[in-house]
Amino acid sequence: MEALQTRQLVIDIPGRANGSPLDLTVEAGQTWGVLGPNGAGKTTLLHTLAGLRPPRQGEVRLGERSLSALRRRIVAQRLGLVFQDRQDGFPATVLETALIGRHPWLSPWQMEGGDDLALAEQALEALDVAHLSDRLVNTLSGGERQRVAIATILTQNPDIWLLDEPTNHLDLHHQVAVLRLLEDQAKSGKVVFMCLHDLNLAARWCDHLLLLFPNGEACWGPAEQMLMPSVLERLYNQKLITVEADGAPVFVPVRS
Ligand SMILES: Nc1ncnc2c1ncn2[C@@H]1O[C@H](COP(=O)(O)OP(=O)(O)OP(=O)(O)O)[C@@H](O)[C@H]1O
Repeated sequence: MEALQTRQLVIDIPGRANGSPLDLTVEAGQTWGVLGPNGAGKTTLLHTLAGLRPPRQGEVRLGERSLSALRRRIVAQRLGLVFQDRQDGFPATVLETALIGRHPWLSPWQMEGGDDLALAEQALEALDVAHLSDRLVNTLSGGERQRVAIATILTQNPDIWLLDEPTNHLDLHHQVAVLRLLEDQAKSGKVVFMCLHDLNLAARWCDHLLLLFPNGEACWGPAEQMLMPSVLERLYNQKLITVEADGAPVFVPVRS
């Protein structure tokens, strides 16, 4: 099933040429990683896919429909976004924050019910932040906040997960725990589409990759076809050594 599609999509980065229009077909059950250097447009792409920024050209489609033709509430039910940076200025607790994930599913003045509460509590448990339920989010550490943000999307339970650097701020154990959770989501038929700075995590956990170059050029496809050392060196402007460990390629930057 084609869950997410882009047709001749050009993201709108001021002053940049159109580059390669994106014709992506992302199917249910797939895990995509978006790789590229700083400023390549990864965040802009995720925001465009979420309908938060208009594209310069082309369209995003959710299933059979154009994203721009769908009501915001329907989009919010089908698609969840974990932002790279969050302003948690609003004094909400961890549990209240997770419950925001239920809002797309409630009518305007409807309060969350027992089922919503149970979903939020399960999500906080899954992200190992249940013990922080009553804490204000603006008192949490960076990694704890990141896990609460992911728990909020788990509570939302969309078909399409868009994540901007989901492993940011996370220690090694929690990086793997989050990637396993995303793997389980994909196995259950969801789409996982995430920007990653860690090439090795992408090589290990993604089945498809999109490489975004700073000039707007792009290529995409099955991960094993995209993980070509010469292309990755050009992408990051960095010489790499490739080794294999635990069944996956590992890319190490050359020191000198
Ligand atoms: N409102 C804006 N006005 C001008 N330029 C912008 C605007 N928003 C983004 N840009 C530029 O668009 C480019 C892409 O930004 P974006 O945040 O999408 O990159 P990124 O690949 O996510 O980078 P990073 O790896 O650093 O997070 C950057 O050069 C950024 O400076």
